[in-house]
This record gives sequence, C-alpha cells and structure tokens, in this order.
Amino acid sequence: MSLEELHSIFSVFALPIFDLSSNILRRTSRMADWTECMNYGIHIAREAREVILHAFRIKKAVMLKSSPADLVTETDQRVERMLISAIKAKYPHHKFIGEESVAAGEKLILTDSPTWIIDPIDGTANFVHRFPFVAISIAFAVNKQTEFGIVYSCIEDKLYSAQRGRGAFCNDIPLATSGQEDITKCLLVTEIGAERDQLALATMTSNIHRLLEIPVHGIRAVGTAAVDMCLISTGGADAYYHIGMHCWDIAASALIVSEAGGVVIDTNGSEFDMMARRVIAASSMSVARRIAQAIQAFPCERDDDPRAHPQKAQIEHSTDSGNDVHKKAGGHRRL
Ligand SMILES: O=P([O-])([O-])O[C@@H]1[C@H](O)[C@H](O)[C@@H](O)[C@H](O)[C@H]1O
Ligand SMILES: [Mg+2]
Ligand SMILES: [Mg+2]
Repeated sequence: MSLEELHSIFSVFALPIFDLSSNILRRTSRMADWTECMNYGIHIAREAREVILHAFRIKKAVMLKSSPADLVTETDQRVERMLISAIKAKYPHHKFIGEESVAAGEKLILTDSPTWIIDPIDGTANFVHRFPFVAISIAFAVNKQTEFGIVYSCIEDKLYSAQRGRGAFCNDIPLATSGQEDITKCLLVTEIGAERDQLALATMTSNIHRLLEIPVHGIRAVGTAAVDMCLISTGGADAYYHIGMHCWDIAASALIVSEAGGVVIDTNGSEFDMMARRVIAASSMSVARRIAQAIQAFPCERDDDPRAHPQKAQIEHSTDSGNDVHKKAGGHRRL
C-alpha cells in the first residue's frame, strides 16, 4: 500500500476518532465539577474561623511587612499552614498561592493546575485592633479560571461562596447586586491599603476627591478587600475599587460579585486580571466604566512579576489594647 493510500485511510478514519476523543476530553474538562473541593474548602474555613475567633480576643505579636501599615501575626501564618496542610492531605497534587507563604519566600506562579489561592486573614490590621471585620478568603482556579470562591467574614459569621455558573450565596441565601446604573446614586467602597509612599497617597486621596465630586452618595472602607467586594454582591454597596491589593485578597470575591450579577474590571477599563493589582467591582457596567473614567492608578508590580516580593526587614511588636512594644525580628519578603 502506498503512502498516499495510507494517508487517505488515516484521514477518513483516524481523524474522526482523534476528533471524538479530543471532544470527549474537552467536554469532560467543561463538565469538571469542583463541588467536592468547594465543600471541603468551606469545611476547613469553618475550622480556621475557630482559631481566628479565639486569637481575635487575645494579645498578639505583630510583625511588619512592606510598610508600617502592612501587618502580619502568628495567627495569619498558623491559619495558612492549617488550611494548606488540610488541603494537601486530601488533594496532594493541587498547588497553592498563599499570602504568608509568598511573604516567606515562595514563588507566586499561577499555572493551569488546580490552585488554591489563600488569604488566611484578610483584614489583619482590623484583626490586630479588634475592629470586627476579618475574613478568610479561598479561591480555587483551574486553567487560570476561578472555579469557586469562599469568603468567610469570621466575626459576623457570614459565609459567602460562589461556584462558576451557579450563583453566589451568603449563608446559603442567594445574592444579587443592586443593579444600580446611575453613579450619582451609588454608595462606593474602597480601601486605603498599606502603601504609604507619596505617589500612592496622593493618587488615592485624589481619586476619593474626584468620585465625591461627581457626586456619589458616599465612600466607605471596611478594612478587608474580600468583604468589601462581597458587599457589592449583596447590594449593600454599589461599587468597589482598589489599587494595590493582591490576588489572594480578591480572587474569591471577584467570582462572588460576578455570580451575583455584578461586573469586575480593571481600573483602566480593561478585562479584570487578578495579578494586575487593580480592580473595580460594580453593580453595572455603566457604573464600573464611570469609575474607571474618574480614577487614576499608581504603579504596582504585578503579583506574578518574578522580580516582585524582594526581601525586606521585619519588625515585631506586641499589641494589647493599643499598647505596642516593638522588637526586632528576622528577614521577611516585601509584599
Ligand atoms: O494584608 P491583608 O489584611 O490580608 O489584606 C489587606 C486588606 O484587604 C486591606 O483591606 C487592603 O487595603 C490591603 O490592600 C490588603 O492587602
Ligand atoms: Mg488580604
Ligand atoms: Mg491576609
């Protein structure tokens, strides 16, 4: 049989077989159901909440990361270790991006593999001061797409969750954004993050000025990016914007907002990129675009920039009802 004849047989029979199998593969990956992982994520988040609730009330050792306002405690580190080891025991092949692991020197790389993106305590400054809004944020991404998100606002006992294509919930009650289209009727939420350099401060304050000038009804800051975003999913606020946060702060809540019917975009109006450290979450595209038009961003290294997170000295201090005692501690990675 000639080579040409072989080729024609191959194209008639073999190709459809190949097509069929690749279709099955595609369909299988489309149908992949991560519900079991999500339920496990909720289960371990509930356990982690107990640790946070206990530590919330007692004296804490506080360490600094990138700035005098970027705090970390032993509880952040403990909760992250606890979550990661529980997940590893059940899903040994899954990957992780954890705030405190990255701070300790681990590389931040999002691959196509199933990856858990974890902020063990979102709102550490609140936690240190006992300001009652702290959250555990857990997102799960496959092929760089978020499949589910869990945000547990620990003190309020509100568990927000969403699975891609299946809606968003708070303590099992379905969520919907306000649907507001008119920026002048909006209550906004933002955060003054941990940046304390002149350009960041000037940009953040001028953004607040520009938005108040529109005018909007008001601007709030709760102290946890994850909960701020969830407030958009409940309709309790109409839009949120933030520059300088990290992927672990907002990966879970971005899905929760989208699944509640909201929109999530970059502050420059382009598609949301969880590594870009810029986000607008809003009740409608018209409100999101109006905010993008009004605000400016200050430069931030991308989370997945391999040059990001260089070493930085760490200072340790203890806090008990606001009386701080500073101590020197070892090296730390800048965030
Ligand atoms: O450090 P952390 O408390 O997990 O997270 C911070 C909080 O979400 C804060 O509201 C936001 O302004 C910062 O940008 C975040 O880094
Ligand atoms: Mg955080
Ligand atoms: Mg944190």
